Amino acid sequence: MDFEALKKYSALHPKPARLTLQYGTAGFRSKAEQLDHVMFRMGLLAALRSRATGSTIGVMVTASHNPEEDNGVKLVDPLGEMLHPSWEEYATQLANAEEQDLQKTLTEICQKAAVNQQKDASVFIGRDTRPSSKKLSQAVIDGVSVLGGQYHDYGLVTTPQLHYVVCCQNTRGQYGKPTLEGYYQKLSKAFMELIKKSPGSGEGQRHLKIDCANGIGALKLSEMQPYLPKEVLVHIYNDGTKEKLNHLCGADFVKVHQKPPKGLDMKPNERCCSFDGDADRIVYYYTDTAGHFHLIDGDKIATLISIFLKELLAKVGQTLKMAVIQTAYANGSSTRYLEETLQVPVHCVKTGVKHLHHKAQEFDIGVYFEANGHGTVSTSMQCIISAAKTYKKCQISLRMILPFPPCSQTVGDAISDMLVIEAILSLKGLTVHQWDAFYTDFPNRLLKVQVADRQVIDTTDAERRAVTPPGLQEKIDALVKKYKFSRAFVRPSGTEDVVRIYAEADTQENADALAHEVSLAVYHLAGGRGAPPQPL
Ligand SMILES: CC(=O)N[C@H]1[C@@H](OP(=O)(O)O)O[C@H](CO)[C@@H](O)[C@@H]1O
Ligand SMILES: [Mg+2]
Repeated sequence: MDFEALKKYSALHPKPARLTLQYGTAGFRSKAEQLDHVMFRMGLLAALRSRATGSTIGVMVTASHNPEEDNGVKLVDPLGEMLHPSWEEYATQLANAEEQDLQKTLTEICQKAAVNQQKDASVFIGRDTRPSSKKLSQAVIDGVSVLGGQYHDYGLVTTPQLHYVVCCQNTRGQYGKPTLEGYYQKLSKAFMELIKKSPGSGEGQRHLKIDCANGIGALKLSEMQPYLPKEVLVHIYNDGTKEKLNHLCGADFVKVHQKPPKGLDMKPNERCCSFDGDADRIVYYYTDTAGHFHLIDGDKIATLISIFLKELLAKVGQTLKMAVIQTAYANGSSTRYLEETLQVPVHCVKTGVKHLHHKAQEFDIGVYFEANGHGTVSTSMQCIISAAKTYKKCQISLRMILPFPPCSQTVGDAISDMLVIEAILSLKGLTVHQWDAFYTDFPNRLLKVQVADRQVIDTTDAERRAVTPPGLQEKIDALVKKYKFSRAFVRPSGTEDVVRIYAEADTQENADALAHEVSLAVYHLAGGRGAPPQPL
């Protein structure tokens, strides 16, 4: 390691005094102006991780659905998965080391993680469309370069595209070509093979309106359009030419507010969807003839895919083990429908796609989605082999509906999920209304409360019960008892400085009231900041 060069370059990316940040649920997230040093240091860390694994590592500069002024960074491991948890800790240490301790911290990480300094390092870099992203990705490049690593800057890409190219590179092309063209070809081919068997829904052409959150999804989807068959016509809205990223639009806005995004004109019963700011989440929705808005979230997407896969498995006489993985935020009605009506086993894990992915890998087919629309289907090698064998019999290979076999099924991808959903709806001849009618969501409410230190809340049972502070869970239990068909839980967010509150009940009024009462309990028992939460 050239410590002189390190010192010189690090001085160009100084760490603001007293600032500490945490590698959270999805990497580092903060105001963009606080992140230059973090980016430089994540460039350093990616070079070390590359040497430790002997593989190319990805660095994505994005803050996803968060405001345009924010930014963030996440590292991508060799097979396109999220960074290994043991290295999340190194990431936090490195990001928070004071200038004079940087060299020592790097040396310690090299020792602990047995990094061979002589090895080559290779890093792929991508970024979203935020105004701050270009400069921040340059800081990543500085970090990689100062440790003698090679880099390839893919420039503007969606998060899943960066995962894709990293996986392609490390599997020596087995997974696909490590280019955007390779990505478009792979996805469109999988889609076309799948819909070949579609009876057609009578529409001739399938129209889909897509709100791209004024983000990278718009750019990449329009690049992909020439690769898509004429049967599917995507109409891009919120393409970023006029309005601000994620402002009153995008998958997170639609899910949280349960209303349509700005900038998308919806006609009754038209199928519409929203991507988030880095195009790894998707939710669908429509308005009915009476003008009511209907959200089709990650839970219903998981249900649609599960039905399709279950029928497919039955048709070809396969007994592969399939399960759906959810978090505590999954609507109780979806869990009940999956378990009782579809008879598919459901598992609940902690928030964050990495937890869902990990659990999904225990099954031949693991369908995993967060309620907010982040997810995909992971398939075991066994499943892929079986699919290849039964291909002739069912004429639809399981492989085709899973555009990311066998390795980078590690991350949700709005574009590939959209293609899978469109294909299934077409194959089953389902309208958006029929899909929505699978089950009715229990009324629910998601709130946030500011507290002095959100870490005072510790949870257990896949975050469904609070262990600390004392008395909080007892209070929540008592409040839940007041309402019918109710449930509530609280947990500290891993991406924002807030505590999240979730409640379900028999009516929207009761879900709102319960969420409010629980938020007051958090405010009083967990050190609430500012004014007490007001009723909705
Ligand atoms: C309730 C909710 O939607 N939480 C989101 C949010 O995490 P929090 O830890 O709740 O801030 O951001 C994560 C990263 O995008 C996503 O994985 C997760 O589902
Ligand atoms: Mg995202």
